[in-house]
Amino acid sequence: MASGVVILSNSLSFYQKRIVMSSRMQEKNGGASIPHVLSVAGSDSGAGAGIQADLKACAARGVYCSTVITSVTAQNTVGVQAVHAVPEDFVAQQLKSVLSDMQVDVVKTGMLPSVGVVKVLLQSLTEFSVRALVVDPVMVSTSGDVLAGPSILSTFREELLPMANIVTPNIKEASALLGGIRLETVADMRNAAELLHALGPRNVLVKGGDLPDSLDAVDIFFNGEHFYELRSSRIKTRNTHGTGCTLASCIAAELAKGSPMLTAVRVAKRYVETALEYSKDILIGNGIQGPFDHLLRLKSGSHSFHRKDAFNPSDLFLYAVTDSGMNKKWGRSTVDAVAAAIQGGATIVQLRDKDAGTKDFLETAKSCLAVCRSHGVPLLINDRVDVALASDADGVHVGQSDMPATVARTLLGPEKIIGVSCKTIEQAQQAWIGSADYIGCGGVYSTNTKANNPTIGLDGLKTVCSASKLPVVAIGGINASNAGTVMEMGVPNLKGVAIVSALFDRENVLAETKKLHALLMEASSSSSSSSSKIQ
Ligand SMILES: Nc1ncnc2c1ncn2[C@@H]1O[C@H](COP(=O)(O)OP(=O)(O)OP(=O)(O)O)[C@@H](O)[C@H]1O
Ligand SMILES: Cc1ncc(CO)c(N)n1
Ligand SMILES: [Mg+2]
Repeated sequence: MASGVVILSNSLSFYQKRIVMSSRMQEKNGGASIPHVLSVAGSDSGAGAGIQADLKACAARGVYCSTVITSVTAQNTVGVQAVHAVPEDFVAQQLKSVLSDMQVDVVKTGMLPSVGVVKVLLQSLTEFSVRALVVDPVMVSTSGDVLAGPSILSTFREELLPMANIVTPNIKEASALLGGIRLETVADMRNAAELLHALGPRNVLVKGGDLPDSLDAVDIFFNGEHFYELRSSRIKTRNTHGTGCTLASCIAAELAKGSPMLTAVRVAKRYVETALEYSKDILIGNGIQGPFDHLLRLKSGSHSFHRKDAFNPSDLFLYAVTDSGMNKKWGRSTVDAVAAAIQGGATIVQLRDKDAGTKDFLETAKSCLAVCRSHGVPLLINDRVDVALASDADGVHVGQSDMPATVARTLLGPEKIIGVSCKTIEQAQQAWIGSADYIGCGGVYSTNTKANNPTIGLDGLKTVCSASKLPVVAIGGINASNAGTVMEMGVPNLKGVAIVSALFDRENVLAETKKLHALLMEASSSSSSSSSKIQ
């Protein structure tokens, strides 16, 4: 037994009991089983490749991933500084712990640093059946560091590859597995795929990420009958560390979901291409080859970690709702109108355009977002959750017949702002349950921006505000002559007014916004000094 390794329970009967128990539990719980990949690989402390890449790739593809760590590497974007192999009996222990308890669909292997580890894995695969084995024959990192030495080659060739449903070598690995043959062209890759197939794996993918002088990223897939030349554009980026691990994990994930092999490979390649394109400019580490972003979230410049604070209810104070028809009528673009409203004191902007095509709406949203971001003013999109997502706006405002807030929340995530139009206490309650951030309540006065929209009046507004658990913005026919009255009521939870025509159906948006801002400041200061009604 290696020092420092403590096996807590090694009795077979313990595991057998657990297997019986867990299958009974699954039956009893009636839970649906979910696609599950087990990654048997090395840890990369820089988290671009290895186990860390596998976990992220599976998470991104919506598949559960358990892990058996074969080796711990001290690694970064410069190279591999040190390798600490996990003792073989402890690798065996991890395999047993996972496979005896969980229903694994697909096993994916990465760094297998010794013959002993390969043997331990093969033994586990005879004891516990899985649906597929994906072998990424990791040998040398891009930095040139050896992750599994030549002593492993014969065991790979003779014992591991024959068990594999697919093997995914890069050019150097394919060459090493085939005794050092030259691999420089796509024709060489085809030849290698055929030779590797003869060793026993059901399918072979020779990856051409490192093919010299290749404009495309070309991979060769061979299933024993047909060759497929899979091409994607070659993304110009330094952030390709871990593409191989990611590709293999994604293939495993798609297989676990039930895809046929060629579909799984195609989806995986497209996923890697998309992630590289998305991450091409991110900067992590100072070395030659950086990691990329599997979850497509970290792009600098536009994401939530650069956004100002989370939703602040006081942002509802002067809420400008654009109307493309009105801005057109006065001969200005929506972006210019938004810029003027912000300059005049608007504290939040909602982009509302019932007529624009999706492409134009998205372009407008992006331009307005740039203006809003530069002033720290949140931008919401009316109705269109897809446009909010695509433009990375700060949130959406939905009506009662639009997408329910809970569904929008699932799509947009926990940080985006969601507002819901409500006329009644029940609707306000529902918005709160649906995890909205605020409600828009109205129409307070009659308006011609919304046909067939019954008004609820100041009394209706008061009723909803008093019962609401969310901050409220009043909407509907509010202008310079009545905004003061609305705010001076000092009803609980009322944080501001939303205005359409009185800002945008005017010649001078800047002057109108300034006027309303001043008026609201005065009304809210008099209501807070004259009563203790504000919470
Ligand atoms: N710059 C790129 N643009 C698009 N696709 C790429 C690029 N580089 C690699 N790929 C693709 O990524 C996948 C992995 O290929 P690659 O040859 O880089 O594997 P690898 O060398 O094993 O990766 P690793 O860096 O993890 O060792 C392949 O589908 C390949 O075509
Ligand atoms: C741990 C580990 N596995 C695989 C690779 C290959 O990318 C790497 N660099 N590190
Ligand atoms: Mg590579």
